[in-house]
Formats: sequence, C-alpha cells, structure tokens
Amino acid sequence: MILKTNSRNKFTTRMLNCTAVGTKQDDDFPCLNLLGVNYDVKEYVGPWYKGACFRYRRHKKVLRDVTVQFKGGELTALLGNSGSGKTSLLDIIACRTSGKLTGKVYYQNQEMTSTLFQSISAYVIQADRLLATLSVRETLTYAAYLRLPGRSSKQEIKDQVQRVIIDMGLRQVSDSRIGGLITRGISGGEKRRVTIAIQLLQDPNEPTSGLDSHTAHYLVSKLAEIAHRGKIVILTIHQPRSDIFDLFDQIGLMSVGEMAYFGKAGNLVSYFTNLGYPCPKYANPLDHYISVDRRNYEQQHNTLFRVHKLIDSYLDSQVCKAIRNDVIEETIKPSRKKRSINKNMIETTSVFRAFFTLYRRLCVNLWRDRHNWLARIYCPLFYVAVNVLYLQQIKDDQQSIQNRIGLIYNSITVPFFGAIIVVIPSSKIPSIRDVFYRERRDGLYSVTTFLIAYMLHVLPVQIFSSVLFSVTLYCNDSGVGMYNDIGRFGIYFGIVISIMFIGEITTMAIMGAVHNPGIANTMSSLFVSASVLVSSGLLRSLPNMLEGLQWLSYITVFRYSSQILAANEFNKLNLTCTSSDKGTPCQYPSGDAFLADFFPYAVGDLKINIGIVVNSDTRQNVK
Ligand SMILES: Nc1ncnc2c1ncn2[C@@H]1O[C@H](COP(=O)(O)OP(=O)(O)OP(=O)(O)O)[C@@H](O)[C@H]1O
Repeated sequence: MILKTNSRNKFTTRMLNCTAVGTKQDDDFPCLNLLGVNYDVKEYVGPWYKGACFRYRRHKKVLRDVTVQFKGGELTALLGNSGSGKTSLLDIIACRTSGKLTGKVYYQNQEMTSTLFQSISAYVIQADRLLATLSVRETLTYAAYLRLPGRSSKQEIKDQVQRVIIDMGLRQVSDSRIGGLITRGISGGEKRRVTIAIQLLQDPNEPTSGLDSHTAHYLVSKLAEIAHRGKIVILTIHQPRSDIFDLFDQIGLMSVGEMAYFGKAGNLVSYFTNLGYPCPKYANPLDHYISVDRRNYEQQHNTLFRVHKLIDSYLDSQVCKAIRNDVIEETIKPSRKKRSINKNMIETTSVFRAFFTLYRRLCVNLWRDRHNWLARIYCPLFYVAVNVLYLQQIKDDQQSIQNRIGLIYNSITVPFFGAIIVVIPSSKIPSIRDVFYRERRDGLYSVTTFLIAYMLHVLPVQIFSSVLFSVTLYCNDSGVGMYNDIGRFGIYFGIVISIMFIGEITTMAIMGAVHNPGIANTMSSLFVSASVLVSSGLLRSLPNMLEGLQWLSYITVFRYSSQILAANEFNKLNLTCTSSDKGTPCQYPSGDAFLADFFPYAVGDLKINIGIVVNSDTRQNVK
C-alpha cells in the first residue's frame, strides 16, 4: 500500500496487496525488486498553438538509477520533498507511466506487467473518486460486489463491508452521503478512509477491530498490521509526525529523482551521522538532509550540492551495495530462488454481477440526482412551449411549409441539445467518469459492460423525456398538430428518441475525451450545429451544396433523420392555396410536390434511412 500526502498527515494510499506464499517465514514473503530504474518524460515548452510538432521538447529525468527492494512483512515509507519522484516510482510499480522507462521491475522473479499488478494488488489512487449521491455503506457495498469473487454471498459481502467500515473507523458516518461540491457530505478525511476501505475489501484476512480512531496514526498502524501479515505495503507521506515515523519498518528517502537512503527506519539518523551529517537536536531529519532550498540561486546551489553528495555517498555505501546484490540475485539470477505467485487471492466478480452492480449503482445515482431529473422534464417542455407559442396550430396553407420545416429542424436538434444540456452541467457525469476510470484501471470490468449499463439505466428517462416532447409537440390538442396519423407519430417518436440517445452517448464520449466541461459543451454544440447545417437539407438544399459537403453529410445522422421526418410530414399531405396565403403563389399544391423539389428521395429511401438511423444508434451504443 502506498500512502501519499500533500499536507502534514493527510495522505492518499495505494496498496500493493501481494500474497505471501507458503508459511509466513521471512523467506517466503513476497518480494518486489526495482533494478537500475530510470524514468524520462518529455515536456512541451512554448505556446499551445504551435502544436506538439513545433513546440520545443524538453527531456526531463524524473528518476535516475533507482535500485530498491520491497519485502513482504515490512511497511515501507517513501519520503522526500515535493517533486522528488515518489509518485513516479509508485506509478512505475503500478505500470502506469507515460514516459520512457528503463531498468527492471520484478515481482517474485516475474517482470511486472499491468495484468500482473492488477491480479496481485489493490491500488488506492491519490484523489478520492467517489459518487456523491451514495452513502458510505452503499459505496462500499457496490465496490464489494465489483471486487469480491462472483460466488460471494450477500451475507459475506455485507459482513466484509461491515468489517472495513469498523476497521476504517467509519461507523458513525456509514449511512451518511459522500457528498460533493454542492451537497455537503462526509469530511475530506472520511472520504480518504472510504477510498482506502474500498481497497481493503479485497483483503480476506482483514481483522475486525472496534477501534474508532480517526487519526493518521491509526491508519498507518492499520497499514503496518497489514504489512506485518506478510504483504508489501508502500506509502508516501509528507512530514510524518514522530509517532507515525516510528511505525515505519523501512524508509526510502528520495531527492531530485534519486535515492538518498533506503534501509531500516531505525538506522536512518545513525547512517547520516556516520556520514558526517548529524541532525541538529530540534530539526526534522528528513527536511534537514534532503530538502532543496529554492529561494535563491545560491541557496539552491548549496543545498543541491549537499543532496548530490548524500546521494553519491549512499550509492557508495554498504547499505546500497547490499540491496543491489540482493536485487541482482532476485532479478538477474532468478533461478537461484524460485518463487511462485498466488494470483488466485484477488479473484474478481463475474461479468453479469459487474453489469448488474453498475446498473443498480447508476440507477440509484440518477434517481437521487434531482437536478438531472428536472432538467430532463423541463427542457423538452420548454422547447415545446416556445414552439407552440410561436407557431400555434399549423394549417395546411403555403406558409405552413416553412413552419413544418422549422418543426423538423427543431425536432432533430432539440433532443440532441437537450442531451447536451442535461449531461454536461450535471455534476454527476464527471464523478461517474472518474469512478469509471478508477475501476477500469483496477481491471474490474470492461468498457462495453459499463456502456451497456449506462445506456440501459438512462433509457427509461430518455423514453419519458421523448414521450413528453413528442406527444406535446406533435398532437393537435397540446401542440402544433403535425400530420395526424398514429403510424407517422410512431416514426416521429422513434427519431426523437434515437437522436436523444445519440446525443447523450456522443456528449458522454466527448466528456470522456475532454475533461473540461466547458470545452465539452462547446464541442458538442458546434458538432450538432455544423452537422445540421451541412447535412439536414433543411437550411440549404443538399444537391446545391459543394460536393465535398454533400459527401460529408452522409456521415451524420441528421441527413437521414431530416429526410425521414420530411417524408413523414409531407408525403400525401394536401396543401391549399387560399386567400389566407395573402398573395403567396401556389407553388406546392401538395406535400409531395414540395418533397419532389427538396427531398426527392425521401419517400423512396424511407426504409433505408430508418435502417441507417437505427443502426447508427446501436453502433453508438456498442462503441
Ligand atoms: N508525465 C510527466 N510530465 C512532466 N513532468 C513529470 C511527469 N511525471 C513526473 N514529472 C515530474 O517529475 C518530478 C517528480 O514528480 P512526482 O510526482 O513523482 O513527485 P513527488 O515526489 O510525488 O511530488 P509530490 O510529493 O509533490 O507529489 C516532478 O518535477 C514532476 O513535475
């Protein structure tokens, strides 16, 4: 387990939950070795508009020649000043790096891969990614259904959840909502404990204790207990208090991407004293030895000089040489000590259980999201009210052609915009996305499982919203009175719900790719506006457009849906030329005459177009 903090004693945790093999004697405990690990990243410098190709690329050495050994049965703390490379080291162990990595990372003589890491470990991320609408107990229960083996009974899951609630001191808040930015819920520290508790769910040997201490000391001592049962637990923490420091078995002291000390926690001060760096009486030894003072150039130069001297001394030290020999023994000559990995310990749930758990959790989340619900009701009603006020009942004179075109335009854009309006401002979508990323990284389910669960959970509200929109707009009594035929209403409704669905999935996909909701909003709106402009044929007849744009129109759903709705509305429609037309020439005595001019293939291609819209809907779903 790895704990990380940005402020004193507030920490985040990642857990390396490696299984001990055989009896619990030191030699049988698992072992994680890093040999000569170097990690480089590229940084782009310069204004963004120059793009990745033209900006200056700076290579940054994040880690240099790190050789360390983490053993089961020991709680290891990685300490060091901000930017010293602690997180990067943990990311390397978890196979979550983006830069160039050299060196070896071996667990039990096997090269570490993300699959191996997922199968032997639990990983508590730095940020608390939780759903604000759920209570602590619900959060842990859903997590347990996703993490524990599919054969676990309801009672076993309940017991395990209760166990971690007690163990993490969450009893008093177990039925409180997690809460978020808008609705206040449990405290930041409690959220941190829930995040850790989620990872502890997978530990079958976790003891139940009645302690309810809420302190960092309590959590670190729990981690020490877990470590002492034979697991590798790695944590990072900023400026630990002395009582917390006493709980560490092993210390990795990092600075400027290198190890300044790696060894027994109790030997730290004597090691530096022997090097000729005694720690002043009231100084924090960690700050004293490895912090780099960047207040001015001279201070920085002096402290960096000292840090590099300490790093060089460590590399020359017996402590370092002994570790290097051990690591080489384990990695380069692995045949000497054959070790096996018990991967069965972390057995995940079945696809069906994952699907039903995700579905239930999303439904509960949606049900409690009042704003989302209300938006799905008032958005269609608002648009209908504006249209009815503006157009009133449409007649069958020549002017009604323009009104009907306007209605078709609204009918294909409003459901899409409605989806954008509902999805993007919802505070729930970013948290659903964040939880999805966390759980995907933990390998709990596939993207397809998540997407199917997401689509199915949102389907009833979309049907409700589409019915509201279609019925109130289409009908004579409540709305504008479009072509009066039940079959045609069915087609109209089908198009509205398909576009609403495509709108929601497209917006979700954009939200997934672009994390900033403002940019996602702009991109979705531009996408729908440009697509309708180019491909609907409602604002400009398609055959008169540039050939390239005509081709482009084939790839958007709006081309087909506008043709379907045009055929639906104008085919066999009798139009009149009466005195109410006030001098308008009687150009179109029927809807078919209008179609022949503007949508000549709409009726003939009706079935094909419907097939394309339905297909693109299902394809969006499967993506
Ligand atoms: N992908 C990356 N791109 C650019 N710089 C990176 C990248 N990964 C790490 N770094 C840089 O490497 C250095 C070490 O980062 P890291 O996050 O590992 O530090 P840390 O010790 O965990 O710091 P803190 O305690 O503040 O979280 C930092 O200067 C960081 O900016």
